[in-house]
Amino acid sequence: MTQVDFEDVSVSFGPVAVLENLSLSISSGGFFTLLGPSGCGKSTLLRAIAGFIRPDSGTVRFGARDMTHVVPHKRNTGLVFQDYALFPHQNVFDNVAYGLRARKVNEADISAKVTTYLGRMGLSKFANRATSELSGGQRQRVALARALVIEPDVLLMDEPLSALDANLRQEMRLFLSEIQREVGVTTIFVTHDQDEALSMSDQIALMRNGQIEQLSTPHDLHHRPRTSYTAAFVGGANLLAVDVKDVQNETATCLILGSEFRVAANGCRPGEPVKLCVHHQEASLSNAGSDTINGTVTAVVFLGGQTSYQVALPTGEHLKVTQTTGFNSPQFANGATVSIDFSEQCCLVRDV
Ligand SMILES: Nc1ncnc2c1ncn2[C@@H]1O[C@H](COP(=O)(O)OP(=O)(O)OP(=O)(O)O)[C@@H](O)[C@H]1O
Repeated sequence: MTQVDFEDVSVSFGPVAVLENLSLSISSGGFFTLLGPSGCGKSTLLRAIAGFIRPDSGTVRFGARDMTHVVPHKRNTGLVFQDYALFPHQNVFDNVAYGLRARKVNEADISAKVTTYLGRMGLSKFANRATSELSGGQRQRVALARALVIEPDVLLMDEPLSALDANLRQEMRLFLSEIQREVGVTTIFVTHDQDEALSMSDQIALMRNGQIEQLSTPHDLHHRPRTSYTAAFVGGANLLAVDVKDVQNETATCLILGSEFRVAANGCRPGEPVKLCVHHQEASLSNAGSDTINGTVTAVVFLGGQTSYQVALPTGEHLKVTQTTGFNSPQFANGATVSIDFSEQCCLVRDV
């Protein structure tokens, strides 16, 4: 198992700096995700780990080894891409055997190892089939078997599930997590899909313009985003203007439209530019009353077990609220005036 470290790594393409003095430590044996919007530098970071991109400055280490100037095929990384990158006319066995043959492993060992990995991936019966005759999910499992059979120090995956349809994507998330845990290889996974990142990772680095905005467990990234950028990207939280009166023991007392609420201070202090982060389940609606914050329902989407509302606040802000729908639970119609309450689970975030 191998730890991967970046120390002050900078990468630019011509005049455009994509990564600037980026430092990052990826612990060994875990499932680590680089998450962020298109163009933020995720693939560039992954390609610098694989060795396809040479940093302008800084150091890339695998454990104690300095890999900065090591060519890609000497890094012992396994690679899985969105487009599978398989050889279409070769059969599944030969595709998986590719890396072992390149390493001049003897055929008896190749046969044993490939057979083991095809079994693990549920692909044994496809060994002799051309990869062009497989479904997308099967192809991606071949690509994974090919990456893992060489027993890589680091497994690198760039958007490996994006070409698959929604159901298969869900299935493959579980499959990938299970295999990763079983094999225990340090895994670095690139995605722009927050659900994918939250459901599979031990650690997530959310990126923004070539920098790491927040590195956290999935739980903390969702529940304790440090900035408004993170809160909006992960979970699409509501971000409301708020006046912070006081912070005591990490609980903030704040005012919204004259009503007082207690929420998690999340490291924020009075006087800082902050927003109130309200996930869709962290506000609740009830019949309008006096002495509360009232708003007007502007959209209702019934989703079966849940109903999603959009509510216009007197400040002009819009709030998205998801309520669990039971048989007898109240439903609010479009145009209704409703009272809004905020849970103590809500937290402040720095507005940057
Ligand atoms: N070979 C290249 N030459 C010039 N610019 C590049 C090159 N590769 C990437 N870039 C630029 O670097 C920036 C980061 O690209 P990168 O592919 O790392 O982003 P990403 O976060 O992986 O995005 P996506 O999710 O769209 O793949 C982008 O602005 C991109 O246009």
